[in-house]
Amino acid sequence: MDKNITDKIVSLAGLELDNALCVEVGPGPGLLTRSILDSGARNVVAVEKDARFIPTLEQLQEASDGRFSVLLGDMLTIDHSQIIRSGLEQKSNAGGNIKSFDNVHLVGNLPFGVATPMLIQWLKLLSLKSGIFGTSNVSMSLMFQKEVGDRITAGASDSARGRLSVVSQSVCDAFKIYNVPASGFVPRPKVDATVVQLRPLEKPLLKSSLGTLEHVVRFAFMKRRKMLARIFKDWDPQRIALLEECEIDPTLRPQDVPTEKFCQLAYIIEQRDIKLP
Ligand SMILES: C[S@@+](CC[C@H](N)C(=O)[O-])C[C@H]1O[C@@H](n2cnc3c(N)ncnc32)[C@H](O)[C@@H]1O
Repeated sequence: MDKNITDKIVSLAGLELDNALCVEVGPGPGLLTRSILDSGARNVVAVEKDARFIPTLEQLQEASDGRFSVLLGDMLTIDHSQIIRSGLEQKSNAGGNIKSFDNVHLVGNLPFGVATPMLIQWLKLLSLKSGIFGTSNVSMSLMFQKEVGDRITAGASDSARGRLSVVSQSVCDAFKIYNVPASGFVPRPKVDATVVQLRPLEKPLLKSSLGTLEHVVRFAFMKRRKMLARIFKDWDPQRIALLEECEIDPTLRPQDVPTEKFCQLAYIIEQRDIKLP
């Protein structure tokens, strides 16, 4: 990517830099990292899985005035306390005046195949306020394949609405901040990309575990063109009562159901330990 593009991404991400930790996931050769550092961020920690990029990133670390450190690791399995510790031990934090971070910004341009499972894991951690998501103010600015970005941000009745929309919006406000055409990358990929920002809802809609909500939406969206009445009848005609209980119109199709209603349904299903097919 061109530095103009990575600068734009960082500026549109609106990172609040006071008492903040920026976590970059998958920095690769460090282009986006440079833009984050140029924006004035004082505590940047990157997690990179591929050891081949580490020497370049270490050079960046040396030139960063103690504002940047890189960890070799897989973001799916790394212990988040290691990331927070690296941020707190940063030289820019000399004197230890920052004991914990008020703002955590997660920024990443991951390979498209990895980005979605990673997002699901982060949403789970966020719902539990665990790891780097234990901080009061968190934002995630993440690059996705455009179609995936459309799904994450789609509201009820939007044609792109799906499982990822409901699961993301049960805990976050999700919106696109920047579209990057395929021509913005070298080598040029086959698809366009979009940067989505997710910020935790002040009052999450999620009432069950995120895992239960995931099961419920997977079940509902398996027959996305059918009415809910049909989907539930095929499962067990008695289960249609669940829709009435949640005041969900049974003539709706899954994509028309607001996130809040799916959350209510998941809550009842979890509370009563109802097994979905
Ligand atoms: C598309 S490249 C990113 C390029 C870079 N952000 C830039 O602006 O030039 C994706 C990077 O994510 C890294 N990556 C993939 N899976 C990862 C994971 N699970 N944890 C950490 N890094 C990962 C890859 O090694 C690769 O360097």
